[in-house]
Amino acid sequence: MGSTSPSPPRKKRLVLLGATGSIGTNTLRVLRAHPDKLELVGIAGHSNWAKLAAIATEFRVPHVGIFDDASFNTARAEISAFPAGTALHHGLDGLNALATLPDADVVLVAVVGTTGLAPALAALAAGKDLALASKEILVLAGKFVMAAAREHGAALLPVDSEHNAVFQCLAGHPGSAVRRIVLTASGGAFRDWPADQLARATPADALRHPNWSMGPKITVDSATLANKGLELMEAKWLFNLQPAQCQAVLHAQSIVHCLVEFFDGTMLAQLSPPSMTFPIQHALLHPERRAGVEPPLDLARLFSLDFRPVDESRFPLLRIAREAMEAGGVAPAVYNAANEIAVAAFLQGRIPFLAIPPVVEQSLGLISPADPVDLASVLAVDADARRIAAEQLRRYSL
Ligand SMILES: NC(=O)C1=CN([C@@H]2O[C@H](COP(=O)(O)OP(=O)(O)OC[C@H]3O[C@@H](n4cnc5c(N)ncnc54)[C@H](OP(=O)(O)O)[C@@H]3O)[C@@H](O)[C@H]2O)C=CC1
Ligand SMILES: CC(=O)[C@@H](O)[C@H](O)COP(=O)(O)O
Ligand SMILES: [Mn+2]
Repeated sequence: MGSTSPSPPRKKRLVLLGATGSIGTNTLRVLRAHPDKLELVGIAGHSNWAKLAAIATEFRVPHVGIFDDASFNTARAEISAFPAGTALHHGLDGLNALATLPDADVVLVAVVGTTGLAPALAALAAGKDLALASKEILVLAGKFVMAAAREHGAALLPVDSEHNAVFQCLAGHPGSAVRRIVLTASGGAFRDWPADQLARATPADALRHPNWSMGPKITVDSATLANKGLELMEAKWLFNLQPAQCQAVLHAQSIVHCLVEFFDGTMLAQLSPPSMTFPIQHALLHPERRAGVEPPLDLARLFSLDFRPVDESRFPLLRIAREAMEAGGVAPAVYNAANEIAVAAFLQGRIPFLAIPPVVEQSLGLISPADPVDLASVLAVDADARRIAAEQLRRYSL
């Protein structure tokens, strides 16, 4: 009898939505380090077709999605920039098609905002594992995303650094053992600014994050601490916690990403340098551990870890987020939508930095936080909240 050599272990086949962004770029670094473990079978972005073409060429990606109409048409005209035989997908249908590719095992959603919701749900319904960076999706529709993951037996792998950290600390512990989780907040660009200068803070100021290099929307959210508010809501869904069990602490170094406190008073923390390659690799190779893309913390070098309570008078969007979580129902969806509108207006120079929290708070006051009966009702609230928040902008316009 002839001997048969064992077939090599199959690679995980990945679809990456948001491939051209900050998370996308860090994911590509992880892929370059582990070509024997990970294979890219689909990528998508909004409009940067030339960057998608470069990624498709480097990683020999057969499926490419482009959301924007004009960019899709340009890409079609410039198809020679893509590898021969590339299938181009278009719009939201295109993202959904990528998320359900028969060839894919895991879909990483890293599209800014909530556009990734439908593809995320489609991926889960098709039984794909979902690696989730886009926290806004859980804030908008956590109830429905978690139900879809349960129903289809799909794994939900947190990519957001703090949530990936909690995921790691919880391993081997029943949920009933957890008293609370504490997410760390860097304090963002204005952590050390005198409060009386915040009224003059510009978009360029807000985009100077002390520790992380990220897309513009999340970087402004870090400066207002809306990012931490969204992350508390994200954690509630991912780890099935009560709002009061989800807390935040200021930690300037962004080296400790979470603390998980158990009922016996023990806390576990997760530490790694402030780079997204660590959580992305953890989520994509899970449960395997391998050498990472970047060196770990060097304990031979002097560094300190500081923790202090968040001053909510300085960062009102954290208080408003806690109140929205307590109110429940669609209040978190309103928080998210109004924040997105306010941040976009701030980045366009239309409102001052200090107008972001009142726009969100006033929008919350104008929509009743009823429990959503279905996904359609959540999406309707999302649209209403965007319209109402846009009306609030007028009070603050520059
Ligand atoms: N950056 C980080 O370190 C972290 C980010 N996150 C979350 O990950 C998500 C992405 O953030 P980040 O990478 O910083 O954002 P970026 O702004 O850097 O990138 C956004 C990505 O989304 C794509 N995109 C935007 N709109 C669409 C659309 N309608 N259809 C398809 N693709 C679209 C962009 O494409 P194009 O380039 O063509 O415009 C780009 O690839 C956010 O939800 C953020 O909260 C969470 C934790 C950390
Ligand atoms: C890298 C990451 O996960 C971001 O969400 C990060 O948390 C932003 O930093 P801060 O919100 O702590 O400023
Ligand atoms: Mn985070």
